[in-house]
Amino acid sequence: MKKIGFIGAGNMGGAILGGILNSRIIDNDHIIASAKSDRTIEKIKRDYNVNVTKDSKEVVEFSDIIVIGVKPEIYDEILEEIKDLIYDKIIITIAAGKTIEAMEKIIGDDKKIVRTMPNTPSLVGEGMTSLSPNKNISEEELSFIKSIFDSLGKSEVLKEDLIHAVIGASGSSTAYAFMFIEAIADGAVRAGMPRDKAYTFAAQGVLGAAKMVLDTEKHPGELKDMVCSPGGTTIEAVKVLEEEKFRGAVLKAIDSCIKKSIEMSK
Ligand SMILES: NC(=O)C1=CN([C@@H]2O[C@H](COP(=O)(O)OP(=O)(O)OC[C@H]3O[C@@H](n4cnc5c(N)ncnc54)[C@H](O)[C@@H]3O)[C@@H](O)[C@H]2O)C=CC1
Ligand SMILES: O=C(O)[C@@H]1CCC=N1
Repeated sequence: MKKIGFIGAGNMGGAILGGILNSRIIDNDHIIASAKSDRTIEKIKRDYNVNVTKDSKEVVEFSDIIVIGVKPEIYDEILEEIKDLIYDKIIITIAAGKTIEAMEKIIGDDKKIVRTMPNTPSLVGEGMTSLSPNKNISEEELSFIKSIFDSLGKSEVLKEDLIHAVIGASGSSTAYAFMFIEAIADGAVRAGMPRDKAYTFAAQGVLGAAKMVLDTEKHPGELKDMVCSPGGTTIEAVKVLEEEKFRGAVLKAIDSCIKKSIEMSK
């Protein structure tokens, strides 16, 4: 069994780590995670019961595959620290704005890198991840890395320059989906539904809609039309959303998200 290490296991690294444990593709003994503070180390140990260390170098020495799960601002510092220990181990990057080219400049263009853009639903087996390998990753290595991310949901191998669109479509979009669910639930609470039930109804409604798109492969517009009875309730809500430029607002938001991703990559 391959060993996997996490340098930083916060919101996203932790979701991948937790997803791997839930799917049982790699067991606790074969996983190590690092953090900076004792408090985070204790939290990782408590939540995941994996090996822990405060030393990034120990993560690299222990592992065949290393996920760098820190914020983009400290990526370069971590890469400098570990570059002499990487040899032919596989580096998985999950950061916005950190290109393969920029990483190769620090660790060397002979190293194996897979740039990914995951999302937090990886924790519950419904993640969506893009994978872009550098030239040193073999077909076999890529298919192994893909099998890890497939066990956390779905994954697709894509050209690296599509990563900005991926951030807009799935990396960041969970945040907008959570806002949507929260707003629907607020509406139900206004109509008298208890808060906990409102989240269940709103979230299951959105989950069901997403599953309809994926399973039926029907156009989302057609699925929307199937809900709108003539002269009924839904079309009234649709009218208000169109008046309030709901779809335009979402498009504008995703444009900003993508713009920021491009800026961060310069
Ligand atoms: N949060 C999300 O939904 C997504 C995040 N990402 C990417 O994931 C990366 C991490 O983001 P988050 O998980 O949201 O941040 P986070 O702040 O939740 O996690 C970062 C973790 O790194 C740890 N850390 C900081 N310095 C360290 C060091 N020197 N050694 C070891 N650990 C250290 C922190 O204690 C923290 O636990 C970013 O590069 C981000 O672009 C990518 C896709 C989605
Ligand atoms: O907000 C961010 O920058 C990260 C990247 C994708 C999701 N979270």
